[in-house]
Amino acid sequence: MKLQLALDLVNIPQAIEVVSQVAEHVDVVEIGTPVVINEGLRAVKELKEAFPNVTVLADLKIMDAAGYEVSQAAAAGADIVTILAVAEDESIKGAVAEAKKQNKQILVDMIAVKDIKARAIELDEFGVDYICVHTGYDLQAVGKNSFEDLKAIKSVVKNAKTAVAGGIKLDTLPEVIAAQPDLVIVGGGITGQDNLSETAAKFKELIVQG
Ligand SMILES: O=C([C@H](O)CO)[C@H](O)[C@H](O)COP(=O)(O)O
Repeated sequence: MKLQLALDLVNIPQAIEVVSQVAEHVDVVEIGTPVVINEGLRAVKELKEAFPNVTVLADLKIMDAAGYEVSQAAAAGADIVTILAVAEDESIKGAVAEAKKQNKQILVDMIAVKDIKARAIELDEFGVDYICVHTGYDLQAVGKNSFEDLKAIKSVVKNAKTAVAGGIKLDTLPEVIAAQPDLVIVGGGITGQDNLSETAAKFKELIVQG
């Protein structure tokens, strides 16, 4: 089980500063969608240049022109690129094909999918690397989480790795760990705390204990 730190509400210098504090405790650093919207793929490029050994996920949440967008993220240095599960099957297949060509990985974000199990079964056949259940900010705000959805995909996914994101905090981490995802994605649960390094270390310790 790995830990991904999501950076959503920062600019590039702030992202680099946060990573310098927590890099030793996290396995993947995500350049979040708001950062990509504000700063462009330059954020991925500059983070990768600052930390060449860090695995970087570009949270593009691709919906169309998938092969092209994956190729651009790869050129900027991304190791993993996200696409939305609600995108067309052709887009998902295009993203997977381009990622394979570039020796990169695809994480599919299940945000807003209604029939989680049925879509996860289809995505698993397309050769995606990760299937991620995700409660976005707007549903977190009305008290939702993805813990039941995680159990649902774990019961049907045979090939892809599983991931979970959305409002995970230290107090809810044990429930997440119990479902044994391959990747736990945490943003505000780390970046919203006073001591980033100490908090990231606690997340990592619990995750390693499994
Ligand atoms: O993907 C995300 C969200 O849609 C905003 O871009 C976040 O990175 C994801 O939800 C993890 O962040 P937290 O919910 O703050 O843990």
